[in-house]
Amino acid sequence: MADSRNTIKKTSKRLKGVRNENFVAEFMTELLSAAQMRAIEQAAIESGEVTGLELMERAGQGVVEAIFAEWPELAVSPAAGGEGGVAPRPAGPDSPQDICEQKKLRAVVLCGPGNNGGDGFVVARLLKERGWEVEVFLYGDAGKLPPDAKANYERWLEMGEVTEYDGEFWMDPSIYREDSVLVDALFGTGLTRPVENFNAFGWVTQLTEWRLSPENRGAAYPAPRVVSVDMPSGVCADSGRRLYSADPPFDLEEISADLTVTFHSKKLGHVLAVGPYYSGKVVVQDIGLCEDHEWRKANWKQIAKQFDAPFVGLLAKGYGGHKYSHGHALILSGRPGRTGAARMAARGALRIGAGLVTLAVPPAAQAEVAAQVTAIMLRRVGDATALTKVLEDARFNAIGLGPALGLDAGAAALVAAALEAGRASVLDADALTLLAQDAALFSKLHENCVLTPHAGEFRRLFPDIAAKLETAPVQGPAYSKVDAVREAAKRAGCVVLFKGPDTVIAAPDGRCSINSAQYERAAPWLATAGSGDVLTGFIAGLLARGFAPQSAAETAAWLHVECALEFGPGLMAEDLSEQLPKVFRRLLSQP
Ligand SMILES: NC(=O)C1=CN([C@@H]2O[C@H](COP(=O)(O)OP(=O)(O)OC[C@H]3O[C@@H](n4cnc5c(N)ncnc54)[C@H](OP(=O)(O)O)[C@@H]3O)[C@@H](O)[C@H]2O)[C@@H](O)CC1
Ligand SMILES: [K+]
Repeated sequence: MADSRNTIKKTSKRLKGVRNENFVAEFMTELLSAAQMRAIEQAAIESGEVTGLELMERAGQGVVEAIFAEWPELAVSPAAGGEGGVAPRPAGPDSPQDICEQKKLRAVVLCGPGNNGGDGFVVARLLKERGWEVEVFLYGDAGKLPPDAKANYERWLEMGEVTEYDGEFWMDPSIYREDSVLVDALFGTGLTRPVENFNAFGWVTQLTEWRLSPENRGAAYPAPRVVSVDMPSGVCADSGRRLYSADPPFDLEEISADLTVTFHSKKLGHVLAVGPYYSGKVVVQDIGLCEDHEWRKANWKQIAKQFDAPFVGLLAKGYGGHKYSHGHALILSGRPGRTGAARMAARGALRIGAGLVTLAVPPAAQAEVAAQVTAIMLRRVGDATALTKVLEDARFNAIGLGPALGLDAGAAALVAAALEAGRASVLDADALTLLAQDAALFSKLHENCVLTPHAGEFRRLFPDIAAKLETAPVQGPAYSKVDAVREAAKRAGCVVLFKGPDTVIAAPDGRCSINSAQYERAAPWLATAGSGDVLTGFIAGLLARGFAPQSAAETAAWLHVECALEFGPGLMAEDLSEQLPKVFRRLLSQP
């Protein structure tokens, strides 16, 4: 399970003091696009503080250090006279070459035609200096390598050979020895089009077959270990989507790395779409790029963030407050037999700290709901007029509606009445379908709303945007979920939270964050009936507590995953809210 304590320490160090106007951006890490990364790199080079060649050297060093950190049994110090930057180990009886020979350490480095390939040549040299047996393949024309990559290609030629990458190297059985490492330095942030040549990835099929073969299944580690430099080749750094050839000659198997080593910051492609699947595990290495404050000031709304943890001070309730100082959420219930969703949402709103929560129930459902709730209050709300009347009480400062609300005209009128009241509102499920069906209703959305669609609801609400996201991309940077949600939020004029393992939350002004339930936060058991209703309640509760819409959505989505991780497999939606006390206790006891 994620160790929030570590996350908080790490990220608070990273972005300490950075606050957005909602006072909740403390614990976020940046996710850069390829263009943003290039801009940061360019600014550093132009300022004269570093050269491209130095950055490439640090990148290669970063990869080697990450390999050794991941698999300490592979770590060896540089040979005498070597120039590697990894701290030498204490001198022992064996030379690095002897150790490597005993261990049979071997790397196959696949270098591409750009600077990603340049990093690969650095990795090859540093490993060779440590006594590894290293074989290097170049995909592309050495004469066309960019200058820094060319320089490292030439340095490598002083110590080893480069074989033209013909895609056949994988037929050599020695690659599949234990303790061999395959370094994928084919393409990084510069991948702009699908890789058309089958040979570029044909080896992956072989690799996968080898790993799955009966004699290797039981191996302690499926050799060779695959390490991708910056991005798993073939995955778009901006979208996490595979760039597919329009007419692929074969069904290509996919590279899936065991370890991806990236530089300075994660890229969007590491957390979006299928990026996590291909990346394996992502390690970010610092390559000494300094902050360019002017650039950041001009671009902060364009930089998407990974939401790592909420600002704990915001979650704590201050002393001396009473229930009304923590807001009053109104959750709209469906008709008899369909009240469970709203009840779960209401419980979520109360657990997350709303001072009061009232369920607005159709009169016919009152007995059913009353029999099931205690701390939650009830109000009879038969129709839109009754809802408008209830909302004359300004103490109802947040509304949650949509789960099992129904799709009839009465439900549409309730949505209209809720929107006309102008309160902070979260709209989910049936409310989203109603919005998708009725442009006039959609136009009532206002800046205090949060929409929480899953993929199907997003498609109904924003069909043209969804189509762009669903069409197989043929060039990079591919249209991403971040692009899609930003566009949707702008159109709706409110915050949109698009659910998934890569939940993206965007505001109309472009601010965007990603709540990733992947890697060490993977919680597949969260995909269970009713979990969306609980999220609606969490958001409604935080809106009631006065969180701004974007902050409410980000914090709720993060806590939702924390609750799922806290409970573990076997989770039912009802269990989610019940984990909040434990999660809060853990967070609030942070030093
Ligand atoms: N930014 C930084 O701070 C640092 C960056 N560093 C490293 O640089 C990497 C970025 O380098 P990069 O820009 O040269 O791009 P890269 O990923 O090597 O690919 C471009 C080449 O591939 C080609 N090409 C593209 N698609 C293709 C296809 N489908 N099939 C065939 N060819 C294709 C493309 O050809 P072109 O489109 O120009 O014709 C071009 O030749 C980055 O990921 C990181 O590893 C570090 O060294 C240090 C700090
Ligand atoms: K790569």
